[in-house]
Amino acid sequence: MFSKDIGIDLGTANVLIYVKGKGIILNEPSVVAMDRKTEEVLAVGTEARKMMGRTPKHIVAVRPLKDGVIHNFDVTEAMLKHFMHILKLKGFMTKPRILICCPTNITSIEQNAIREVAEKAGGKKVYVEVEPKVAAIGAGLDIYQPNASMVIDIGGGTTDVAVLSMGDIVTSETIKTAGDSFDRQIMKYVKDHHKLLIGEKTAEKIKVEIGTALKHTEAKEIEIRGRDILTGFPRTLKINSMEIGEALKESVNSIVEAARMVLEKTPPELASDIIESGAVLTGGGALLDGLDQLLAAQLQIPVSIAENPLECVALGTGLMLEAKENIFRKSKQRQIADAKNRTF
Ligand SMILES: Nc1ncnc2c1ncn2[C@@H]1O[C@H](COP(=O)(O)OP(=O)(O)OP(=O)(O)O)[C@@H](O)[C@H]1O
Repeated sequence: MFSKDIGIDLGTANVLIYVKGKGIILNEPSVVAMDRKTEEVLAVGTEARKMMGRTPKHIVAVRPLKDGVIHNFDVTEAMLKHFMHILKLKGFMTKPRILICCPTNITSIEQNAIREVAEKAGGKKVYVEVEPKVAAIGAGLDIYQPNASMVIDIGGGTTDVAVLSMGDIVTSETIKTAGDSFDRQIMKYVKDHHKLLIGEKTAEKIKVEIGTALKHTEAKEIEIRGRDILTGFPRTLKINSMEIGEALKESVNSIVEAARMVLEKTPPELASDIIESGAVLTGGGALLDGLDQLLAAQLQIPVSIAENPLECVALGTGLMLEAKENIFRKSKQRQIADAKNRTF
């Protein structure tokens, strides 16, 4: 048993853990199933996600993070402890140092909650870094050059748009419109237009299989099942991608507007870099069909999708941990520098 540095992408939808020297060794949904009365944790991750929308009254399957921040501290702690326990069983570590990520616009209280939960889950020393910066590194962008890099990280709960230069964020915007909003919009559309109630998992399946950001697209079709609002009976329905494009229009526009706002705030020299280098999409939402094309057309810049959009943040923590001057040493130097500044 030995101590290791680990990177955690504590996402609204998924938790990924990177162990220095080993790579991503855990990738599980951020879901916990609990007994309502005793609050006993019954299942975590994939097992708990299977139960979502299917539990008897005394069991509840919940997602402890909402919009990129901790919604239920105790359940988040239980979930992270469980994942860390799995790693321990594999004999990787005693108390690890942890690099954990958060959205850019959260309050210091919310950031402290993330730090505290990582400490309680077993972290020896915890360092918090902002998600779009880590995602950009994970997407392979060299953010340390004096040139602009632009990243649009579309997760489950939040979309973080940032322009980076010389290793830091220059301008950014975070909105609570991302993968979960897409799912909610689909549920609403099916309810309003087809009088059919569907669950979150069905909405997500529709999004992944036939969802699109484009208005004019090849019409794909999917058969879905739900409960008829009027009769109360189960019903089957065929729905096509044009309808889903319509359902997602509002959410997609919010992402375009957030990106436009960031470009508008970006200093002219850096904005001119972006005309050439473009923006990179990371996070699971980047996989929505046509979103890259739509953003490129609306923003008039090249837009590409990172190679492993769902893994960029975890890979970014890995690259920061593996770097010779890794984040913990750097933070120690920063602490010393800060202390010196305070002394003089
Ligand atoms: N092929 C796909 N098409 C569209 N959306 C997808 C696809 N695959 C995954 N997603 C969506 O990506 C989202 C999860 O992405 P990701 O794991 O990057 O989020 P997260 O890091 O957990 O969230 P956050 O950063 O907001 O806390 C989910 O909403 C999921 O439905």
